[in-house]
Amino acid sequence: MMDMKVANLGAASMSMPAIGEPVTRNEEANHELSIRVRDLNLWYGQTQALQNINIDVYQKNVTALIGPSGCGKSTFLRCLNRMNDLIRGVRIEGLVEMDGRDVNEVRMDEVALRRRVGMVFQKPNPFPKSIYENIAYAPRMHDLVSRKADQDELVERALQDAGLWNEVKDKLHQPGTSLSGGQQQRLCIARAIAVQPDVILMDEPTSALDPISTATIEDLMDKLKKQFTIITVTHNMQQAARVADYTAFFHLGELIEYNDTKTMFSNPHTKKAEDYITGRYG
Ligand SMILES: Nc1ncnc2c1ncn2[C@@H]1O[C@H](COP(=O)(O)OP(=O)(O)OP(=O)(O)O)[C@@H](O)[C@H]1O
Repeated sequence: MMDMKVANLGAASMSMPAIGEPVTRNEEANHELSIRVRDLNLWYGQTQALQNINIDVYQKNVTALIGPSGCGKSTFLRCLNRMNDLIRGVRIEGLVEMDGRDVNEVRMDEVALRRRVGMVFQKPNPFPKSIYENIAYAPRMHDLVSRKADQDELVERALQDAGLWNEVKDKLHQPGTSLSGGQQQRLCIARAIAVQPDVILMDEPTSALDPISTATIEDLMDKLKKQFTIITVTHNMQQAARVADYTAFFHLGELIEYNDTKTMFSNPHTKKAEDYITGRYG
């Protein structure tokens, strides 16, 4: 487990973090607990994809998940909103607790869970509906709004918060798919935040975008973390270093190191994380 690995590397001057905690704290970050994961194991059929994951994710921060292809980042992300339940042959053991409640509890309503935990994917995936409806649909389904005026207000607020309002305010009834890739991704972010989730999961949200759209989304993540807890998967080390308060390094299904981002990139405590970050493999 992570703390043992750290101990093996002889981080003698540090006090040992408790299970699930980062090795080094980011003193600027918020430390109210959002998600507590304990001894999480996941199998696809006979193949184990996650092994004994322990992590505390803090509210209103950006936490980046990094690691070589196939190490389990997306699988882990999907455990947080139970999207793995949709995959046949998946078996999950362990605890994923959000605000003190086990998300895998039988009585936990998946629809309600996915309202609290929004998701943004690698490829922008707006609904085949208007820009307006892309935002208004879910809040209506969840009975968050009914009056037209309230819906209008909510649509405007979500688009403002996603930094898209000025670009689309005169064409709200055009299809979401008529926007550029970067705009579509911000539309998907607006759609995710319109239901006021606690957590937003992002799975390589900028990997299909050009550098300018990428920078726009990164700025947006920095703004949105004031309101939401963001967990993002990225292959882009510079992006993790720029946007994340905390970074978790996965390798072959294990969480090898969880650390304050600055420490992770300047003084990683495990050889594997160091090799990956410095491009020696992965
Ligand atoms: N639906 C699935 N069925 C069977 N095995 C899967 C499934 N999804 C992922 N896996 C396997 O689980 C392991 C972890 O995959 P996952 O997609 O979580 O890794 P990742 O770190 O997100 O990779 P990448 O960076 O390439 O997206 C891999 O060995 C992968 O082949």
